[in-house]
Amino acid sequence: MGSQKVFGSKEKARRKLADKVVKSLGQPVWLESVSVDADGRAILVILANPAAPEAAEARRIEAEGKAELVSGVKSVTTVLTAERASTPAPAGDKQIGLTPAPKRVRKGARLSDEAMQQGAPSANAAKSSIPGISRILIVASAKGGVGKSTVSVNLAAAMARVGMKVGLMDADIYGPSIPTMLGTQDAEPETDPKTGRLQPVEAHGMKTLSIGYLSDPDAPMIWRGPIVMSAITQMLNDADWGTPEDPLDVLIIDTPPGTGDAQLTIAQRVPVTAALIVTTPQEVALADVRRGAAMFTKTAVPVLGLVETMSWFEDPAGNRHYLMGQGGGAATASALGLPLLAEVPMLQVIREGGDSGKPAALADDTAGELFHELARRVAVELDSLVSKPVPEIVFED
Ligand SMILES: Nc1ncnc2c1ncn2[C@@H]1O[C@H](COP(=O)(O)OP(=O)(O)OP(=O)(O)O)[C@@H](O)[C@H]1O
Repeated sequence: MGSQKVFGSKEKARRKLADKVVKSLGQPVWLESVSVDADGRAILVILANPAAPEAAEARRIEAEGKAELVSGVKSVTTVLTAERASTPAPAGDKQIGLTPAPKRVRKGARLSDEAMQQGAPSANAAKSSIPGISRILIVASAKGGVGKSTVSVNLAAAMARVGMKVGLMDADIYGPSIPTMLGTQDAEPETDPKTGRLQPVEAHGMKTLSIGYLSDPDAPMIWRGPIVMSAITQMLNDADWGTPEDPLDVLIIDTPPGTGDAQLTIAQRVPVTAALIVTTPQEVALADVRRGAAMFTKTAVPVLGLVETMSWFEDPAGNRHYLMGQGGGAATASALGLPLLAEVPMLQVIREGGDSGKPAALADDTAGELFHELARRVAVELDSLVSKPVPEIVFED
């Protein structure tokens, strides 16, 4: 949709609307570009200093507030991009990031064609270009609280259980829950004194890093845009996940819920091999999941499939109760032409595993088998995207 070339009067109308938005904002110097897509979504590219997140946030709130009021604008998306000369972060600032180096969007560039491609892997560059990481899988959901982190953790644990070299990175800035789910809340990643590189925390046979290790769990999470990217860039590039000779087979990234700019930025800037979308049955706000899938398509990230969670609850007599509706995940997957990779029922052991820091995937029961099967399917799908096979992993029933 957004990447389609649009000619004629519609294009003119969209340009006019974009001009109206620019005027409504008073043409500030920090406004890099404005475009409007065919759905009436205004996309604002805002320059921000990575070392001054509050100022960036203020710009963003101001811009969104004003642009939303322009008649004809249906929704607003902001993308923060780094100012050229960024000053170092103030000492004592709890950010872990270094200055990111995102490319700037050329003035007047149409976001759909250019910004969307910034840093995005090309369609056939399936392999991660980070030395020490063979593949990067991002786990995403259109809404919060659907069980995305639960799927990320258990998928990673199931893969590690069969001997894959797995990393799990928690990029969920709004509520990093992976440390709790792995029982590593008190861990603090060390830094190699010689190289200065972050050492991921080891848990249940996998390596992990989380924004949660670096922030006060009670502090409000206001990291967005450049700061998020700084943290993610450092966790990705400045951490010893693996070596070029002995790389991780897969790094799973738990992303923040939604399809806003935080997710877009990650999809654009991280050399992602593929994405997995998690949804609940009633979340068949098909439009939301479709929007998520469309975002990945635009950024040339292949979507492996959907995982439906909280699919049913089974009573002691073995009757299934579809508390959140039935068949929504399957219908959405089929509408999008994607496989439904798993239906995960509501199980007490899954919730307890998350709360106690011992993933349910590690047990020899229904949950363990289910995540084992999901891991197998994901490994196979990932394998089909990368020429080098997932090494010597035998999934047996
Ligand atoms: N299949 C399941 N059975 C039982 N409980 C589950 C299941 N999936 C998730 N939960 C529970 O639901 C809650 C929310 O799950 P989770 O934190 O994984 O969601 P999320 O989508 O990552 O949320 P957020 O928006 O905070 O990132 C957790 O308490 C988790 O233990």
